[in-house]
Amino acid sequence: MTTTASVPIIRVQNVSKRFVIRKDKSIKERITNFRRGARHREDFWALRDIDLEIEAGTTIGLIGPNGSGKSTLLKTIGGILQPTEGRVQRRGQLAALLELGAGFHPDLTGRENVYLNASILGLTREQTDYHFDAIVDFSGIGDFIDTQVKFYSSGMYVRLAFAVAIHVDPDILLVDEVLAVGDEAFQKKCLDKIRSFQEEGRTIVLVTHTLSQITALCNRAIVLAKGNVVFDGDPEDAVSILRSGFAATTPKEAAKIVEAGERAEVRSVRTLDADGNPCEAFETGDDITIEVEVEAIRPVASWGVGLHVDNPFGQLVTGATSGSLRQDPLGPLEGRRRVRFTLPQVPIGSGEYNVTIAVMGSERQEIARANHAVQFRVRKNTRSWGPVFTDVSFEADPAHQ
Ligand SMILES: Nc1ncnc2c1ncn2[C@@H]1O[C@H](COP(=O)(O)OP(=O)(O)OP(=O)(O)O)[C@@H](O)[C@H]1O
Repeated sequence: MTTTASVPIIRVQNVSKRFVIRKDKSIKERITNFRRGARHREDFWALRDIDLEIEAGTTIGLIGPNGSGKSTLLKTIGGILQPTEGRVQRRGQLAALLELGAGFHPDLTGRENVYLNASILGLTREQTDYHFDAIVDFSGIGDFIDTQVKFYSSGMYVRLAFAVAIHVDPDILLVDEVLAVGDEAFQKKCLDKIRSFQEEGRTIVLVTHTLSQITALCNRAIVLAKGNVVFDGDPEDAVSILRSGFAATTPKEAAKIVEAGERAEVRSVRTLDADGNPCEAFETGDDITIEVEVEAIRPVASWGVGLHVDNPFGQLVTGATSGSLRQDPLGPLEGRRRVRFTLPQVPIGSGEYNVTIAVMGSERQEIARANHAVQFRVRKNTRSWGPVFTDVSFEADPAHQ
């Protein structure tokens, strides 16, 4: 006998999704086979043979590089896209928060859109009346509720859409990346709401590039690569696969990274002057030491550390890894270790520079990262300007007598 609890709330069976892409032909192609029209037809499989069962009460994260099929899978689960092959079964009331303003009509006001959106999501007019003030209150939109939504900022859009979605009392909430929009206070409010949804046993499917949300919120995560599921399981493991620099494109490669099970954290990053004292402002040509403290969270058989120094435009100025600087590997990482990169007489021009640190495990997968962990400044010099310091000299021929 099957109990209701063991029946998945979402079942995705052998789902594949094909998009047909039409591309303009080149002039040459048009001349050589002009009868066949001006456009190519190309098939593109965004999802291939996906099989998933999601139990009620799960918060599941879909992650993967750009174009891996996350949004397509989410839309297929939500019934917004029909699979080319296979089928999707769902139970219960659904609310979907997809890309910005999907479901909102730009020429209608916020108020009109709330009613329209709520009715699409299955609420009657009376039910919407009942929730209306709470929706507006949650969104923080205030008087803008009677403004056409085409004049809203992207943050305002998302706030209102999120407010509607959570008030329709869904059993399943699909969320696509929108949590990244909106200010910090609103993001916190959304995350609190998601947590209370979890406590109420609702099911949430989340697409995000913010990996910290995956480990903080999800109890299961799926890694997609090129339309395939390469991993399905523990969120921490899923995140470590992505941190490996998107190297895993097959389940086998993903499993290798998970099996290694290595985890670390960057505890501190400091910039030091030539005397080893903490320092954040340097002169061109100074020695700059970057000191990093790393801690193993799970045993790391062999590790390495990499450094990136970016200018304010996010361009790499210089980078290095322990692996290319040392003959002998750093060996196992246990507990805390401190390492230092010293950049002698750095010939960079004035400006603010950001330091990013990455820690690699024994499969060269990334096991920790601290983006822009520390910033240092190089003061103006009197000899040259621009990103590279040059010790310019100058001379003039004697004046003609
Ligand atoms: N309507 C469409 N027509 C043609 N191709 C599409 C369509 N929608 C998506 N694709 C393609 O399918 C692939 C998967 O897209 P999808 O949006 O699901 O990826 P994603 O993992 O969500 O990416 P991102 O992280 O960039 O949002 C991409 O290559 C995309 O260009």
